[in-house]
Amino acid sequence: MTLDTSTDSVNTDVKSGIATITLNRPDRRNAWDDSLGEGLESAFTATAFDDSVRCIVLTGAGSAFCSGADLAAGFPSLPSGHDDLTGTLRRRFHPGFLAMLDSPKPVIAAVNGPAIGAGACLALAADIAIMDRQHAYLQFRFSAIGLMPDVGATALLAEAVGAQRAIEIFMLAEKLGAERCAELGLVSRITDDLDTDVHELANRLASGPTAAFATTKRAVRAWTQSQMACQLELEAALQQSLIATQDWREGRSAFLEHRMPTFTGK
Ligand SMILES: CCCCCCCCCCCCC[C@H](O)CC(=O)SCCNC(=O)CCNC(=O)[C@H](O)C(C)(C)COP(=O)(O)OP(=O)(O)OC[C@H]1O[C@@H](n2cnc3c(N)ncnc32)[C@H](O)[C@@H]1OP(=O)(O)O
Repeated sequence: MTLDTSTDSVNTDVKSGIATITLNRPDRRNAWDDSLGEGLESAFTATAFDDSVRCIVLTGAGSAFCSGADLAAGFPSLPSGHDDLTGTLRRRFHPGFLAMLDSPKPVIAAVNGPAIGAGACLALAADIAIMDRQHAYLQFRFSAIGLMPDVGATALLAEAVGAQRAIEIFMLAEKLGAERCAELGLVSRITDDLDTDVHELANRLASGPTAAFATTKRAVRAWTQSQMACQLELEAALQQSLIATQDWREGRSAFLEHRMPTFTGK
């Protein structure tokens, strides 16, 4: 059954108690624009309150999981004429991310391909992440375009690997393959048969004590992420401060012109 929250960019299909939420912009490698953000929020909100849903699987259509911010998408300008990154983060990214993080149902991220920037944040926001060994990687690629991490990455990655290693990962912005992600504890499992393993785990969780899972998640996240809303605001304010830098303009131009950026530190 397809939930009526499905949109062109995010499709939700419910079968045997398992809701599969699919990021569905494969021609843009599931890049996160307004439509995908709205679809994410709608899908996780609807499944949170649907008693027929006892487990959620998030995955990507096509070859990627999620390629992060849609770098070709425009965004509003402030009265000063600067790009409004704070407003973009608050409206385009935070609602869908928080709806996923706050879901009372068990959430599995089936990382089928590259999960980059905000896309990597979705993988970290899941309760259990399973990665395709050959095709999937996480890349916290913010610095490669002259930006800092956002969409909760500064909290989630630091919690997962510790502050020092998180800062290294952010600064180097390297691709973290499945084996490396497993070594770092960023994902629960890696597999050569993603569909089979995800289906087996989802069935197991969908047969579990759903209310107990919900209270377990609520208690753990109360301990680890009670400050998430404040952290998102801090990230957004600091991200906005980068707008005035030459490196942001260079990072943006370089991506759009398909070339390597030359950063000056200004
Ligand atoms: C620097 C520009 C900024 C401009 C505005 C930014 C938006 C607002 C910012 C708010 C604050 C930031 C919030 C967010 O947290 C920040 C991030 O997420 S940073 C990470 C950004 N993402 C990337 O840098 C990834 C870019 N993509 C890739 O590396 C590769 O495409 C891939 C995902 C590894 C897949 O590679 P391939 O399979 O080889 O596919 P192609 O590269 O050929 O791509 C196919 C097709 O899809 C288009 N596309 C892919 N990713 C994006 C994307 N993120 N945004 C827009 N379009 C994307 C690509 O251009 C191709 O299109 P075509 O050329 O065929 O028309």
